[in-house]
Amino acid sequence: MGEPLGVAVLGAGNMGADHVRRLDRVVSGARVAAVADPDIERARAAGAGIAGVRVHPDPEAALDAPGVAAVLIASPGPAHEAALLAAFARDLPVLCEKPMVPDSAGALRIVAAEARLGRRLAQIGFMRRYDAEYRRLKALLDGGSLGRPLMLHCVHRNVSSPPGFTSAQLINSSVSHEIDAARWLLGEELTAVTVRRPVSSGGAPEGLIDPQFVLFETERGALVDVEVFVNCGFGYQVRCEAVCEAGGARIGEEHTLVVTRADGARQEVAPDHLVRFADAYDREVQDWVDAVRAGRVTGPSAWDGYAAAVVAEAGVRALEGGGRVAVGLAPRPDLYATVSR
Ligand SMILES: NC(=O)c1ccc[n+]([C@@H]2O[C@H](COP(=O)([O-])OP(=O)(O)OC[C@H]3O[C@@H](n4cnc5c(N)ncnc54)[C@H](O)[C@@H]3O)[C@@H](O)[C@H]2O)c1
Ligand SMILES: O[C@H]1[C@H](O)[C@@H](O)[C@H](O)[C@@H](O)[C@H]1O
Repeated sequence: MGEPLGVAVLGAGNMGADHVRRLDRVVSGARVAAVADPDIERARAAGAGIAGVRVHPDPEAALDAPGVAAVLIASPGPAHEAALLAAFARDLPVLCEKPMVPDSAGALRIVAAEARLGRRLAQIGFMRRYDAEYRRLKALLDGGSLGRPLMLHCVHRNVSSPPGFTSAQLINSSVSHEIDAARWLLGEELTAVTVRRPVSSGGAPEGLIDPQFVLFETERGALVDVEVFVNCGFGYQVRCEAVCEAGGARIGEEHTLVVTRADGARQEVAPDHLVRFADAYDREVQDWVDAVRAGRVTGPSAWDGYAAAVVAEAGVRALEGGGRVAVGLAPRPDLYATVSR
């Protein structure tokens, strides 16, 4: 079996603490070697009870801790570029939470840095690719029995947005998942974006444009629409319906316990991403650990992270300007497939 993979986790907030727990208790073949967070109490709380773990306020110190052989980045998006470059400089494989780097110029610098290395080190945390329902839908579409996909209708609802969440983040944080899922499901790039705003919900914080309706066009002329509503107040819902030439397929109906009593039936709704995508995160991190231990890096690539950043940026321009905005990607280095599978 060999030594477990020693992982440094950067960022010990909501996602980072959950990944520390997952690496420590769920995933096989890995151990948490270091946790970094400028809020050192969070790092300590996440690492509590883990034998041999080092905690640091400084991410680079965590990368240099004894036994660190790989990095999981779960700090806020603006900190990702520096963390990825620090990992590349140490030749460490990385699993980086989405968005890879929020701005497209920074994302392109990551693609260029990895291309200079000549081999992949980064996997990007688009975990929907590891969700059982999304994988079934992808296999069905790839199998061809439904014919060519013509449209994807997507829904992305959160109970409430975190403090300070902006109208742009509905696109570059929330819809970044649909951007990646659509590219992956359809196997092609998104070429243009239009954003419409229905009347904002009274349940959204003052000034936040929520919900939004986002429409993407693809290279082959398919359309992808997304209702994103991050203060819906009632549950975490992610749905996708593919409409194809010879049929359709839908995922994301609630598959939870249904309790029936004399006064009716009650179906549970997931409260957040950690519940809805728990299995997907487990599979994502296990696949990453297995691949890295076998000397490979697989899954969503830095190019996928870059493409998502460019499309999201076009989406934010479309939100602000009101029109249709074309997506312009830089030339793709040979290291990357168009859309990694
Ligand atoms: N895949 C998903 O579904 C999913 C879900 C939620 C969040 N995320 C992503 O995970 C990342 C973290 O989100 P979160 O919800 O855990 O945020 P959070 O605010 O709960 O936690 C972020 C933590 O990072 C720390 N931090 C700040 N700067 C840092 C740095 N330079 N180095 C290390 N740590 C630093 C903060 O102190 C905080 O504890 C973001 O990129 C976010 O988009 C992904
Ligand atoms: O950062 C989070 C996360 O990516 C969730 O999966 C998504 O549902 C939220 O909208 C987003 O803000």
